[in-house]
Amino acid sequence: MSSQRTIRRDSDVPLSNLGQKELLFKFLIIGDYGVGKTAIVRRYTEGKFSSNYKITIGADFAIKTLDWDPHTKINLQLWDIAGHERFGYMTRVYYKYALAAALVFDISRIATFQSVKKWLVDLREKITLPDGSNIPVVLLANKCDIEHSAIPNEQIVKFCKENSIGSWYITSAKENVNIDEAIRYLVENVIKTRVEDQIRDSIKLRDGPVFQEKNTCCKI
Ligand SMILES: Nc1nc2c(ncn2[C@@H]2O[C@H](COP(=O)(O)OP(=O)(O)OP(=O)(O)O)[C@@H](O)[C@H]2O)c(=O)[nH]1
Repeated sequence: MSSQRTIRRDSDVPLSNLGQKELLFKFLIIGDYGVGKTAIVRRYTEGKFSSNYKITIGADFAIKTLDWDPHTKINLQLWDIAGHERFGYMTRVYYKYALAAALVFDISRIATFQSVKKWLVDLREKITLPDGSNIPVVLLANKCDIEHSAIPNEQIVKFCKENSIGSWYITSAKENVNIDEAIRYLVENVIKTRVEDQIRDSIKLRDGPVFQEKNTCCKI
């Protein structure tokens, strides 16, 4: 009896040791130039902030590994996409295989909020999940440490509602406000979608060729 308990099918054997599965998630960080995308990625992955501004050329990425639960390790790739429109034509290449996106604007510059729609349309045009649905998006109103907010909260709430954006956060890369929470929101959404897909697949399998299987069995 005890030997039976140790028998496992190949597909049950985890790729990494100690029963942990390892996942790779690619997230995009998009929005106008100077809104703080690089600062957000740096804050999240390195815990640091610098007030120097260096324009991003093309794209850059950083990785953070999350021990999500005792069975799951997530290698999170954050792609910091250049905000300056002169790099616009390149973005499609960088969007490939992304599972979620954080759309950032600078709460003290209204023009960057007005651009959010353009970024969202561009994103949704360029990338959809295999089932045709949109990838999860979170909206970040960054630089909340600056006293002056140019955009009333109600306007942001309305925009999210009208454009099916799941959630938004007031953030500061400088003071480390809500950065972890926003990324966590995206990870949870991606995991939820994966689980839903798996359930759907398993239902499809169960609905599948049961009759045929029986026939095959009888032929043997
Ligand atoms: N006060 C304040 N300044 C910030 C914050 N986040 C970023 N900054 C500053 O804003 C400037 C632009 O930040 P970046 O992170 O380089 O902006 P970006 O969106 O990556 O810009 P591009 O690379 O041109 O697309 C820098 O001087 C940052 O130090 C913040 O939360 N608060």
